[in-house]
Amino acid sequence: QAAIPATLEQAAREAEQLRRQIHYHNHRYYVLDAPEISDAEFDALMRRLIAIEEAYPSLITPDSPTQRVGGAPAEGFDRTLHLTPMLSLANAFSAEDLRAFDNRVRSGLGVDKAEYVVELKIDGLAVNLVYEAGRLVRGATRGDGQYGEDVTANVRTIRSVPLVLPVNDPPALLEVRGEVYMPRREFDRLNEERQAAGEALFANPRNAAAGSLRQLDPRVTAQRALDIFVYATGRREGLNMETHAQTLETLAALGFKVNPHYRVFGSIEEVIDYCYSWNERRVDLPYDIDGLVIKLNSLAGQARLGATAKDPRWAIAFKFPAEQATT
Ligand SMILES: NC(=O)c1cc2c(N)ncc(C(N)=O)c2s1
Repeated sequence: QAAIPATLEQAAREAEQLRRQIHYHNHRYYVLDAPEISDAEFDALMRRLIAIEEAYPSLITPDSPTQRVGGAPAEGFDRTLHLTPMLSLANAFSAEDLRAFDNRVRSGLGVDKAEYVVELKIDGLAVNLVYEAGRLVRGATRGDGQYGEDVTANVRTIRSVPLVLPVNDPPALLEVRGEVYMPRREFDRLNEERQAAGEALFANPRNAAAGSLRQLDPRVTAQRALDIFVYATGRREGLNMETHAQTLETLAALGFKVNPHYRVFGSIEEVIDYCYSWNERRVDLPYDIDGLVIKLNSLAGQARLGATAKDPRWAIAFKFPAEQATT
């Protein structure tokens, strides 16, 4: 165990180097599921940074990886204004509904063919993340779409949420939307724990994720293995995409966790087949989905169609038939 640096400058330099390494390896492990170093080596980096921060507390920053364990409990949640509103989605329940959506989109654009991106609809709760110069500065729940609850301290404990984007030239400002969810295995483990402690059980992973994220004590949130899939941008500076598929690729390249099951299709019939295929396939997923989200791929087309008071005209959610009530 090397000696702690003798001066603040040396300590600051080593802390910065360690943070960069830890953010990189955190991304490899929690976002890509492809670690390059062993857990022991990762823990050694973290222990060294903790030792330096203990010796030089002035070096501790909110986005230091050591802060993943959560800080002091909050009295309540501040209200925060999203940089751009978070819209909701209209629902489709059948192939006919999807064909009607496609007809509205193509007539609205005056085209006879439209390309769609289809993504899994993660059954968790939506969050809004704001990054300034590649650093996470805010995490909020959706709230009413305009204002949400500031849950930044809790979001920082989610290992797959980058505290600092692991890229050299991050955008100056980036607002990102995603779904925080609890993997089913963690849900089962948590409910076993609560059962043993005589506490009320969570009804489903979605409620467990919501309860874990809207915790006043971030140290409790840190003990829940929450995860995230990121799926859209809001306000963004310094990024130019033409399609939603490019947006997803850009978000992955910036260090975010993007669900791998998205597909681009050139016809609504292929969209319909893909949606129905997932009603059976979803049991094999380690997390819950309650449908799929279909979006017009062209961002220019999205802008031309715009949104109603609450829903985009260029997207729709396909919902699986509700679970047949188990008799
Ligand atoms: N309410 C919404 O706008 C959305 C909700 C969700 C969700 N729960 N999961 C995935 C996506 C996605 N991939 O776009 C969306 S979009």
